[in-house]
Amino acid sequence: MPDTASRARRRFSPALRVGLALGGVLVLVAVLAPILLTDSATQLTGDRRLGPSAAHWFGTDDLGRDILARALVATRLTLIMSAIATAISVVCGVFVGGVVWLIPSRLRDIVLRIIDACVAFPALVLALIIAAILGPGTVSAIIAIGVAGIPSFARIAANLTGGVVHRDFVVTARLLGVRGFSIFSRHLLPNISGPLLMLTTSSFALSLLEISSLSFVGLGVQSPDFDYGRVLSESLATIYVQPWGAVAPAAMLIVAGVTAMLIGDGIASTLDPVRRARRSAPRADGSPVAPDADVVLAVDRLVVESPSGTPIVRGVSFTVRRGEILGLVGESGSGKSMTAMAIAGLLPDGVSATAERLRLGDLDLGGTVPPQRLATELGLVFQDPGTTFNPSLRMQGQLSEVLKVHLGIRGRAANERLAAALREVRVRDAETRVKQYPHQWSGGMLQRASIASAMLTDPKLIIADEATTALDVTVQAEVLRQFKAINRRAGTAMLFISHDIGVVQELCDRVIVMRGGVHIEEVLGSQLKTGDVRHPYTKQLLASAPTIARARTNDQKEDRHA
Ligand SMILES: Nc1ncnc2c1ncn2[C@@H]1O[C@H](COP(=O)(O)OP(=O)(O)OP(=O)(O)O)[C@@H](O)[C@H]1O
Repeated sequence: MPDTASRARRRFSPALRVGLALGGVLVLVAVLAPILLTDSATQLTGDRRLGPSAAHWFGTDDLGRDILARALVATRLTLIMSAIATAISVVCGVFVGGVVWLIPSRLRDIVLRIIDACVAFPALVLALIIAAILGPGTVSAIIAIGVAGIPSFARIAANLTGGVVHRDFVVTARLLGVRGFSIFSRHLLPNISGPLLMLTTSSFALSLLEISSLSFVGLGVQSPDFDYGRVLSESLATIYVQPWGAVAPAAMLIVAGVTAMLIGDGIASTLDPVRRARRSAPRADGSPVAPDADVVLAVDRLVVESPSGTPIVRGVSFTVRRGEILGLVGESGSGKSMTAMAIAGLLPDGVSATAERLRLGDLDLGGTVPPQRLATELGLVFQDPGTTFNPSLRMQGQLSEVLKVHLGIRGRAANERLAAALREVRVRDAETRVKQYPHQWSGGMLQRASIASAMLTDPKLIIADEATTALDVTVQAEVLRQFKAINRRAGTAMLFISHDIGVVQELCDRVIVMRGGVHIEEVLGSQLKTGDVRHPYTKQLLASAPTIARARTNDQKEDRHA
């Protein structure tokens, strides 16, 4: 069994271990130096401008004070000032950069342009101006450096947030009715925390330098207090006759900066959940049956337009009945996903939809839709199970979110219901597995968990958008079986979107073929299997998709030739 030390060695990179060791030493110096060395650092003596010796390793300054003792004692104030300034930049910057994604897109563009303009202004110059306005002093130096760092942090946080805000798990959370600051704190912030943490420590290193610079030019810490910058500036007057006087504060500055960078790099790689070790997961299978009933989804003349007014979906109409699986098939870009997103009310910014009728049961999806009803009556399963879940949250928390938010079911009751739903899609050891993170589940398990999650509220309709595309063939077959099993057992209506006509013909009762945003042909799944289709495009799609039956026929032909 590996011992604790070797486990820690594997978890922490060498850079992080060195950084933490140096950081520990710096903290120790910050705590002990003011207690032990204040006298030799501050008391005026007659031993002025002494060179390096055993008693004074870096000599003494103009007033007979030990230079090394001053540099060491200055560590506490320098670190405290840098930490507070960094906290101001990070908290305010991340808040602005994250919240900007929660406001309407037009306002967001304006705010982002303002941030860009601020970033273009050099931070140190901005800090000098603020410090000059506030007057020299410790507090004004902290405020100046903290405020000057906000724009660049806001920009970085906005960019990082922009990278995850459209990910499937955020879209799912929105669909589940999670709104406003909860989306930011629960779904966005944890997924940008790795890079942010690393940037926080680089920002700490930068604050350290900038605060020292302000003190160096006389706008920061004032006598009798002293930080690295002030000790450095005191050595300036005698730099030609006593160059070693600058070495101690400069070395402390460099060590503190490098320590911050090493810790930042190490923490970012250690905390990134996606980089953690992956484990494989067990598999399962299910079985099919057949259904029938009333219209659950009615779509009449749905038109979806891009922000420039170009039609993406051009008057598509269809219905899905209770217990029915309707397939939407077509080549990439034919408008399948946009049709689904229009139904779910999740169209991208600027893309608009109109329809003569868009109803989910008695719910008018074209009007004002109560988020709770949409969240509980419509389930969504996306293409890539790896992006459907928030990588920084355990499966249990995110899977049971809809139970908590919309059905008020929490704690043990929620966990039991979740475990039952997972067992239904054949996730083994569900109670133990839900305590794991998404990266510890296989792609097939994650997709079955998506299905279980979509089924938790007993929805009227499930939309599966390319739900098996990212899976390998064996897992794909399992997931298709789960869809069919749920459809048979619960009678849930399904809209199954795929570009793979082979998959669609295996699963769907009825299939609509789309091309260029237009509804081209509607056929039964059984007709697709026998090749009984009329439209040349559907024939083309069929010809380009090798089915299992066709593959067998070809094999037999080849055998006969041989
Ligand atoms: N945000 C957007 N703004 C404008 N046009 C878009 C946007 N998103 C997609 N489109 C366009 O809409 C068209 C249909 O896209 P859609 O995603 O619905 O296709 P699809 O049939 O689902 O294909 P795929 O299987 O590749 O996703 C494409 O031509 C695409 O370029």
